[in-house]
Amino acid sequence: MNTHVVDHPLAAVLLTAMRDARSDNATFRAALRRLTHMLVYEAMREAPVETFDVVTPIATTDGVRLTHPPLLVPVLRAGLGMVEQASSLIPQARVGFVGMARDEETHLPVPYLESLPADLFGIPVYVLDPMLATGGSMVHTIELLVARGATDVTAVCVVAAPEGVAALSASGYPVRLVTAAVDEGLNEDAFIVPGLGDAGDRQFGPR
Ligand SMILES: O=P(O)(O)OC[C@H]1O[C@H](OP(=O)(O)OP(=O)(O)O)[C@H](O)[C@@H]1O
Ligand SMILES: O=c1cc[nH]c(=O)[nH]1
Ligand SMILES: [Mg+2]
Repeated sequence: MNTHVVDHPLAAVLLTAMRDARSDNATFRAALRRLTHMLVYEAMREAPVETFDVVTPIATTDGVRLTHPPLLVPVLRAGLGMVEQASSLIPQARVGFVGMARDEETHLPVPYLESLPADLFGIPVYVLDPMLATGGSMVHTIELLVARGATDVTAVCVVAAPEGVAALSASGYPVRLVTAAVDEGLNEDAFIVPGLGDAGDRQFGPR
């Protein structure tokens, strides 16, 4: 599986604000929005484009548009903080929603929402979730997408654990990962170390 770590000083500064336990909810959300802009921008670097004639006030020249406008899929709750920025960067994108919350004992995802187009064949899908920990939530989301015909999925995450990267890779699904960091690993509660805590709680408060 292809993993692209967006290694840029401006991304690192924003990630630092998100990691910092002193950042309040508003500061955390603002940093997540701005970092999402960079991650999605990088994730779209190889997106195919087609040309068409555009008429400037002076002459006709080649204009460019995305060949396949993507579907964005925020994973609720934490992914909600990424979708506004991603869709403002790609105004042509559609948006689907998946909701799930990890069981605190088993660490397995418990799905509670699935609102996706029925047919995803030929549509690039960008899954937005700040955290890739065990990988269970992302693998479940990709299962839903592949069942609808998706063959081109990009997971856009802020922080990934090596365990989650391995789980995505082992899933065999057609997925690549774009992230700002691959951290050390998981603790006994399956939280990413050093990570940034609970990305849902840090945006919206405890469930
Ligand atoms: O890789 P995993 O081990 O599955 O963990 C990652 C998931 O955990 C977080 O969501 P959480 O379950 O805390 O729900 P929330 O977004 O509502 O806080 C995060 O946003 C991911 O969806
Ligand atoms: O570190 C973690 C792991 C899962 N979910 C989070 O929000 N943070
Ligand atoms: Mg959470």
